[in-house]
Amino acid sequence: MKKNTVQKDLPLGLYIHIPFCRSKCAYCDFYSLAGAEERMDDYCRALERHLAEVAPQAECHKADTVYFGGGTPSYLGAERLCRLLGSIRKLYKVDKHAEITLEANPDSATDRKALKRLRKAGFNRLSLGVQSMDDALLQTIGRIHTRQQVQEAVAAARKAGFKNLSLDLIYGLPGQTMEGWEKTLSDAVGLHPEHLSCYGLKLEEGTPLYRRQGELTFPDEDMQADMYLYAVEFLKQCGYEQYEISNFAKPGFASRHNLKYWLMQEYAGFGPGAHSDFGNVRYGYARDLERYLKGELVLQESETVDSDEREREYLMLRLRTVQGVDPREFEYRFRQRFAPLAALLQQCAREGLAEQDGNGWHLTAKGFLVSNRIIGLLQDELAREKNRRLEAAARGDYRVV
Ligand SMILES: C[S@@+](CC[C@H](N)C(=O)[O-])C[C@H]1O[C@@H](n2cnc3c(N)ncnc32)[C@H](O)[C@@H]1O
Ligand SMILES: C[S@@+](CC[C@H](N)C(=O)[O-])C[C@H]1O[C@@H](n2cnc3c(N)ncnc32)[C@H](O)[C@@H]1O
Ligand code: SF4
Repeated sequence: MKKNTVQKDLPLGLYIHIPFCRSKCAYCDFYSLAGAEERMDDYCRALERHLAEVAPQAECHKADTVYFGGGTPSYLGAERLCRLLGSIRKLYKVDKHAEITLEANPDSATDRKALKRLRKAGFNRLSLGVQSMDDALLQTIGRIHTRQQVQEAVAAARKAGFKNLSLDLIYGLPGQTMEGWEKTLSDAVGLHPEHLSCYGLKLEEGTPLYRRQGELTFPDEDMQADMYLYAVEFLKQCGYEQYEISNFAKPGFASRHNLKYWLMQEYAGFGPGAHSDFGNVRYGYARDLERYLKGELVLQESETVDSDEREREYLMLRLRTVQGVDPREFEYRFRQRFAPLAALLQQCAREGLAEQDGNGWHLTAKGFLVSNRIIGLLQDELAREKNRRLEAAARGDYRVV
């Protein structure tokens, strides 16, 4: 019998963007609209159409992660969310052990019955945007929930059966002190989440916080670095493994969906503002809800990714993870010498910024603080190495190639 050569059940991540929020936070530049609740039903219909349109391209794939992000997915309500997940299951092969994440704001995740329904429908990971456990600070950054609502949401999620809970925190907030950050971290750990993300505040152009930065005092760069290093050490002592610059998890709870982004695995995004890396094409949809509702899938960007770009990205993404870069994998994947990069990494190691172990090279916590600079240097070296190879080939000297 002839062997079937078509590869089947390639893993795929599905990302569903929900562009609604009850109100916009002062620091946030993610695509979402406040006060557009009346568009929610139309939006779910548009999403279902879009999901159906892409499904035939995913025939050879099995979705092993599904991620509802936003915006505020929980704001959509359990009924719409369960229906959407049901449609996804009908249209895509969703693995029975798939990680299915729902992002939620504490103020729209305290209803135990609704959470139970979501859990029953198959959502098995809840990612709560907490940001801070200090009520005054929450108010300054425009959050509409309190510390108490965070505690209620966590208790409700546990009662509803969620065994994989993640909390997002931000450090470097206006007026935040080191003690304040330490307190937020210990309060967050006291809620026993399986996963924590700690992001340094990014002042995004166009946000209210960006406009008001002159009136506010922010922790300076040194204090932000100390806050980060404190989190890395404290969370380690509390039994969390760091697996990426900003992400920490109890053993076995690293987010499989987010790992896909860093390990350059395939994912397909749905909704305005959603990004995809699927079928060797990277694309993103325009941040325009109204056109999306009309069924217009406007591409904001689309590029076929060539091998040079993949190589640059591989370095950038892998060095964000604690696993780091495996020289053998790099050389096998890109047919490219790793030695010139290793020389640079050795220099970083002498400054305590990188380390080598049995798996290869990774950055240290101190290195993560300046990761953009290190990655930039490595990418420049990669370009120089490419030029050396081209020049050698032009000379007919194939020993270097
Ligand atoms: C797009 S939000 C969605 C989560 C949910 N809507 C919430 O806010 O609770 C995902 C996370 O990104 C982080 N984030 C958003 N804007 C940020 C910024 N300007 N700087 C640092 N982190 C940011 C927050 O921690 C937030 O929880
Ligand atoms: C900042 S991360 C927070 C992840 C969270 N800490 C966790 O571990 O689950 C999530 C946000 O990134 C954005 N995001 C993730 N994947 C995306 C994709 N494929 N396209 C567009 N935005 C995406 C969404 O705004 C989403 O709310
Ligand atoms: S942080 Fe979350 S709730 Fe706040 S505006 Fe951004 S997406 Fe909406």
